[in-house]
This record gives sequence, structure tokens and C-alpha cells, in this order.
Amino acid sequence: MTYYLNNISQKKGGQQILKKVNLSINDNSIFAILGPSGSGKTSLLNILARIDHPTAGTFTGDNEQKPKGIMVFQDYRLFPHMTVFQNIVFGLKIKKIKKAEIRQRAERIMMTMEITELAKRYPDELSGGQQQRVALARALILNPSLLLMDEPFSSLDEGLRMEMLDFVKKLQQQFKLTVIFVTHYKTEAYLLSNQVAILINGQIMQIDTPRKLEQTPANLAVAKFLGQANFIQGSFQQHQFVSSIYTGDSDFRGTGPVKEATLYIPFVGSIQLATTAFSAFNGEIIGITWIGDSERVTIAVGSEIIYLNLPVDSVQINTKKQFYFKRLPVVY
Ligand SMILES: Nc1ncnc2c1ncn2[C@@H]1O[C@H](COP(=O)(O)OP(=O)(O)OP(=O)(O)O)[C@@H](O)[C@H]1O
Repeated sequence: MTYYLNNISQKKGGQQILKKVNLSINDNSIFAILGPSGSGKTSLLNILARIDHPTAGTFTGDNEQKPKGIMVFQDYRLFPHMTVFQNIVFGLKIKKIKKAEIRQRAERIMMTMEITELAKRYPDELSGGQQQRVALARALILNPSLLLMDEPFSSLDEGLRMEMLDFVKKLQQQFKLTVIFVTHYKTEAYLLSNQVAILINGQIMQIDTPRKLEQTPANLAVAKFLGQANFIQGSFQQHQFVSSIYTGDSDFRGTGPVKEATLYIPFVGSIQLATTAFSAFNGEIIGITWIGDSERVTIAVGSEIIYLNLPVDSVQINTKKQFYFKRLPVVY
């Protein structure tokens, strides 16, 4: 089933929290929603789980069906007085399913989640990663077609987070799930999905592949949220782009008044050291820090300071160098 979010808006306490959110989400896939803290991610998922209502708009499936997602929360929300097994089967018990079937389904799901040996433990006897596996098992035992994951791994350490992301991908394929995964870590979103929606201030700003988001952010708000970039104020004046580090030709063919724009120069992938069509700026290398797979290079360009991640040993300290844009990187 394809899921459709049609013009979903929500107001709370006089504040507009979601503004006309439109998304269509394909069956049997992982869709990531990426946004800063307070952008409305949880509010949106609560609506998709039918825990809350939108002020306007609808959430439908094909044939106008009313789908309901099952949530997995950041803070697990396990029942502390129940064992792992009791937590997992809780949802089936209240559906009055037969005991033998409950046991069979629980055993199968615990095996998949690699938590069989934890069945008799209580939540406070589990690590964060184990608790999240139990929370996932509790959701999956209900055979959901739509799984809603609200920053499920943000309290886990980096290594475990990466492991859990791989696990989610495996589960998605095994159970043919549709997963909506909400996060404020872009690496998580990029690792999970080739379709990422950026939510800022309750508004979907862009839906794209990770590569397109990084290379061509839809606006300055998206570019700033994605971060790891230099931002230089400038403007188009006739056919020229004018800024403190680069003034020259652009393909902008505006007439009339000056148009403000910002040069968006990501640390990675925006600059070449060899000549291309857009000649760019001269800078002096004033700092080089080794950061593993590359060097963070500090460049003085007039009174501006620019940071770039360049291949190891590609520039020398205290030398001057010319840098070339791959294309004139402008955002509004
Ligand atoms: N009951 C409420 N009344 C008024 N404002 C609310 C209410 N619940 C949430 N908000 C506001 O709505 C906005 C969105 O909150 P929400 O929790 O959906 O964001 P989020 O992106 O999930 O944030 P985080 O990543 O920090 O969990 C925030 O500005 C929040 O303060």
C-alpha cells in the first residue's frame, strides 16, 4: 500500500507545529524524515500512529483506507514490572489471541531479534540496545504493515547505533515492512534510506536522495541544518555574482535590482584543486589538521576564513593556492 499524507497541519497552544505536510510513502521501503529538535517530527508520527489528530489534512492509504502505524519510541517505554517475554506478548494478550499461538509468535520474534536468552529478565536488567530490541520485538509481533520509528537509537552509542541501523534494514526486508524513520542525525537518515525528507519548523523543505540534499539544498535553512559548510553572503548584480571571496561570471540572467544569495561551500566535495569552468578564489593555507581519511584545511581568503576537507598532503601550510568551484554553489 502507498501511504499519503495530505496537507497535514497541526496547531498546539496557539502555535502552528505542522504546516501542510504532503508526502507519499511507498510500500515495502524505508522513508527517513530528518529535522532538527523541535521541528515537529514526533508530532507528525503521533498523527500517523493515530495517537493524536491533525488540525487539518488526512493520512490515508490506497483506496482511502485509514492506516495506523505502530510506534517504536526513543525511550523504549517497556513496562518495568513485566519480563521481556511479558512485554513482547502484551499487545497480543489484549487482542485475546490463543496462548499457544502467542507463545509460538513470541519465540519466533525473539529468535529473529536475538533476545531469546533475555526472556525472563526485567527491563532494568537490560542494556539500552537490548531494551530497544525488546521494544522492536513488541512492535513486530503485531505484524504491522507500517512501523514508525521515533529516534529509536539516539540514546545508544555510535557503534551500537550503526549495528541497529543494519538490523532495521534486515528486518525491513525480512518482514516486507514500510518504515518511517525519524531522526536528527543525517548519517542515520542517509544510511537507511535513499528518500529523505527534511522537516524544519513543521514544514517539509525538500525530499531527495542524500547526495542531492548535500549538493543542492533547496534553501538556506536546509543547507544550514545539514551543516559542515561555509556560508558567504553575496548577491547577483546583473550577470555577476559578487561576494567577499569570489566575484565573477554566473549563469544568473536576472535583470533589475540586486538579488541577495549565499555561497554554500560544503567542507567536502564542493571544491577542486584543478581548473574547471568556474575559476574561483585564491587563498592562503594557514592551518592543516589531519582528521583520518582527509585533512581539515583552514584557508584565509582576504578577511574570510574557509574550511575544507581535502585529500591528505594535497596542500602545504603557508602556501598560496587557487581553488575552483565544481559549480557556483548558491542558495537563497
Ligand atoms: N502540547 C503542546 N503544546 C504546545 N506546543 C507543543 C506541544 N507539544 C509540542 N509542542 C511544540 O511543537 C514543536 C514540535 O515538537 P515535536 O516534539 O514534534 O518536535 P521534534 O522534532 O520531535 O523534537 P525532538 O527531536 O526534540 O523530539 C516544538 O516547538 C514543541 O515545543
